[in-house]
This record gives sequence, structure tokens and C-alpha cells, in this order.
Amino acid sequence: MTVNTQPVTESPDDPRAFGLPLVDAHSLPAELRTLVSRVHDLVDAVANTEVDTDTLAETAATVEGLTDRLNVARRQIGAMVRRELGDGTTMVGTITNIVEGETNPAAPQLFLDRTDEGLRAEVTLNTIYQGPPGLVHGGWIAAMLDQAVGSVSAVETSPGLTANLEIDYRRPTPLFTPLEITSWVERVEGRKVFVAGRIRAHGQVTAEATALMIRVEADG
Ligand SMILES: CCCCCCCCCCCC(=O)SCCNC(=O)CCNC(=O)[C@H](O)C(C)(C)COP(=O)(O)OP(=O)(O)OC[C@H]1O[C@@H](n2cnc3c(N)ncnc32)[C@H](O)[C@@H]1OP(=O)(O)O
Repeated sequence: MTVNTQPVTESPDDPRAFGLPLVDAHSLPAELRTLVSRVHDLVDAVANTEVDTDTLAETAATVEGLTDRLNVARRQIGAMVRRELGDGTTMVGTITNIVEGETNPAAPQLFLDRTDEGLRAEVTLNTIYQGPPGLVHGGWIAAMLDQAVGSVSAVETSPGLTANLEIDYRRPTPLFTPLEITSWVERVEGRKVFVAGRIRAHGQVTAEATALMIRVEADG
């Protein structure tokens, strides 16, 4: 397991001040990233397979053995990861975050990067995230937008929690299609950060969000 040995700082943005382990994204072993990717593919294969029952039973036994093997050393709940964005700023989040966690095979691993307006990511979703036939589940659309607006609030102000999230579903959001997700801060009033985000497919808006984030620690 990767352990960050840098000294704990007193910054409220540093999770080690709250007793949570923190690792740098670039220090995660390539073997772990490969395993996450393979298991992501496995989830998709399981969700869609029509193989015979013997193969299903055999595969289930193999997977159970692999699960036991990995469970001998587990991370602490709340373990955090620090990742560097394109412009050099750093962002901290839980390492198993369901939308962008580096070690979570169920996550689409949205990689939000900084732009002049806020944050932007591109992601293509498969049937793991399916709601209506061929379309992204509405709850996942909300989850991705929640992450995008929460992250832009954290990066541009300081970390907080979503108090309110409103989604307008404008058009169906397709699977197997590059989606562009953007988010930005509209205004800040003390601990309240008013944020917004959008998903586009083929350049057309499929969903829009507005949200209120409440900063856990104000800057002062
Ligand atoms: C290192 C980490 C990395 C973080 C990296 C970031 C990525 C995270 C992305 C995912 C985000 C999530 O999923 S977060 C998980 C989902 N959200 C949650 O679990 C939050 C649950 N709710 C809460 O814990 C609480 O309600 C809080 C913390 C949001 C607010 O509680 P509080 O701190 O006591 O503050 P409170 O006084 O109630 O409210 C402050 C001000 O906001 C207003 N306010 C509060 N709620 C609302 C509301 N729903 N709609 C309108 N206004 C509201 C109040 O009227 C008040 O205004 P005024 O009187 O001052 O004018």
C-alpha cells in the first residue's frame, strides 16, 4: 500500500489534519491502475454476458477467490487522494469516490481539469451506467454534475458539501458517446457557493445543474 510520508500540515484543506490518510495520485502503483481498469471491464462483461451456467459458476468461484486475496489489506474508509490539475493546482478527494476515484472500478473516472471558466471533463459511458435503453441513468447524470460543481467549488474556493442540487434534463444523454462536462462558480456569499454545470453530447446540452455548496471551512 502506498503511504504518504510528508509531514502533516495544519491547513484545513489537508485531510491529514482530520486523521485521514492522503496519497498522491502519481504515486499510485501502475499495477493498481491496471487492476482497476481490468475490473471496470469485468463489471461491463458481467453486466452483459450470456455465457453458459457452467462458465458463470466457474467465473464466480474465481472472482470470489480474487476478492479474498485483495481483502487481506484494505485502505481506511475516507482515505484521500491528491491529484494535480493541468495548471499545477491540486485537488483532494476520496480515493474511492464513485465518480472520479482512482481506485474505484465502478467509477467512470471523470478527470476534471481547469479551464478559464472553471472545470471541464470528457467521458464516454458504457452500459454500466445505463438507465433507459442506450441512455445514461438520470441519477448518474446528477452524480456527475454534483461532482463537477462540488469540485469547482472546492478548487475555486474551499471544500464543502452539497446543500442543494437541481438538475434539468434537456435531452437524452447517450451511452458510447463522448460527453463534455463543465462546471463553474456563479457567486460566493460567505460559506455559500452558488455553482452551475452542464453536460453536452455532440455539442448539444443534455443536462444542466445549479447547486448550492456550503463550505466546511471559510477562508476567513
Ligand atoms: C477535502 C474534501 C474534498 C471535497 C471535494 C469536493 C467534491 C465533492 C462532490 C460531491 C458532493 C457531495 O456529494 S456532498 C454529499 C451530499 N451532501 C450532504 O451530505 C450534505 C448534507 N447536509 C449537511 O451536512 C448540512 O445541511 C450542510 C453542511 C450542507 C449545511 O449545514 P450547516 O453547516 O449547519 O449550515 P446551515 O447553517 O444549515 O446553512 C448555511 C447557509 O446555507 C443555507 N442553506 C442550507 N441548506 C440549504 C438548502 N438546501 N437550500 C438553500 N439554502 C440552504 C442556510 O439557510 C444558511 O444560509 P444563511 O442563513 O447563512 O444565509
